[in-house]
Amino acid sequence: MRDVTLLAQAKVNLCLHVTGRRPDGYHMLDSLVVFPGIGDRLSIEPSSRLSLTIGGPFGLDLSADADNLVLRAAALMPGAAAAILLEKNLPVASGIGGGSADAAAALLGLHRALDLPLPDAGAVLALGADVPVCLAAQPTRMRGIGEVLEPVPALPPFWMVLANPGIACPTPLVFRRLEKVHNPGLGTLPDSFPDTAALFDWLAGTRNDLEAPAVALVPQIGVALKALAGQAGCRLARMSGSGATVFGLFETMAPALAAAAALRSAHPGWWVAAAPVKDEG
Ligand SMILES: C[C@@](CO)(OP(=O)(O)O)[C@H](O)COP(=O)(O)OP(=O)(O)OC[C@H]1O[C@@H](n2ccc(N)nc2=O)[C@H](O)[C@@H]1O
Ligand SMILES: Nc1ncnc2c1ncn2[C@@H]1O[C@H](COP(=O)(O)OP(=O)(O)O)[C@@H](O)[C@H]1O
Repeated sequence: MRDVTLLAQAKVNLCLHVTGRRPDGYHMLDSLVVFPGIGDRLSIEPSSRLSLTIGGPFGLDLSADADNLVLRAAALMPGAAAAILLEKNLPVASGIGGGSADAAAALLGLHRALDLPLPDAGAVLALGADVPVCLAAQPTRMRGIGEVLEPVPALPPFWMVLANPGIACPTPLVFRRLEKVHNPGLGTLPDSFPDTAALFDWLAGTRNDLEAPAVALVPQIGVALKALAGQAGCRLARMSGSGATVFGLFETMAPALAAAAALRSAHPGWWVAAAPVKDEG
């Protein structure tokens, strides 16, 4: 038994193509997912019983009840007796999978702290479609509704600026507003991305099919996209997941930090973060 601390990294869909719909209504996706170096922090201390305490800048947006994904994840591991502290740094329900990342970090942390076995793949997916990819926490091509995970060619390191205008953009409404559900997938990925220019060029030919319906629902997302795209050094601006968080891609740290500072001063109400994306695979 040991104390364990983990970073539950944000999940960012660099591209997200909606390729169809299952009979149960869920949409099929084809997405390249990455994990910037920013996230919630989970501290897990073996104890006589299971408990959850939440703090951090977005801690008040969540309650530590049985619905919390950390406790739902722990409930899949019989014997999980630990005091869990969640520092909630990521905005809730914002298209960057904070809850899914927390669930994945809880599973891994309890496994490491208490030597408990991880639940099976079906139970992990039932926590949320993004939980399997968050368990992998490295650049991955995600298909199906999130259950089909494939490795991708090594990605060159780059920087990302995340911006969230602070307006909820409910996932079911975004999917419902999609005009076309049978769109082309990502096709065959290149054999390699020799540098950031090659990666950004390839990404420029991809899309997030949820972006247009989300912007129609929450026009502030369009404002955030424009603000990011206008920053010096921003090579691509796009929405992650079903929104409302948008991201900008930068080759290096300095312009990313400058863009984040400029966005913060122009939009004091927004959540803005800059972080590196490194392929640890
Ligand atoms: C869109 C994605 C892309 O990574 O990210 P987020 O925006 O959540 O970060 C995920 O697929 C989100 O999956 P998940 O987190 O399980 O979605 P939920 O919020 O539980 O889904 C709410 C509702 O959205 C619709 N939904 C969701 C996922 C999907 N592939 N097809 C759907 O049609 C369904 O109506 C579902 O009941
Ligand atoms: N630990 C948690 N962190 C974030 N959201 C949580 C958590 N536990 C439960 N939830 C619920 O899960 C839903 C999805 O949260 P989240 O993963 O942050 O969304 P998204 O994937 O859109 O970024 C929210 O409605 C939230 O109330």
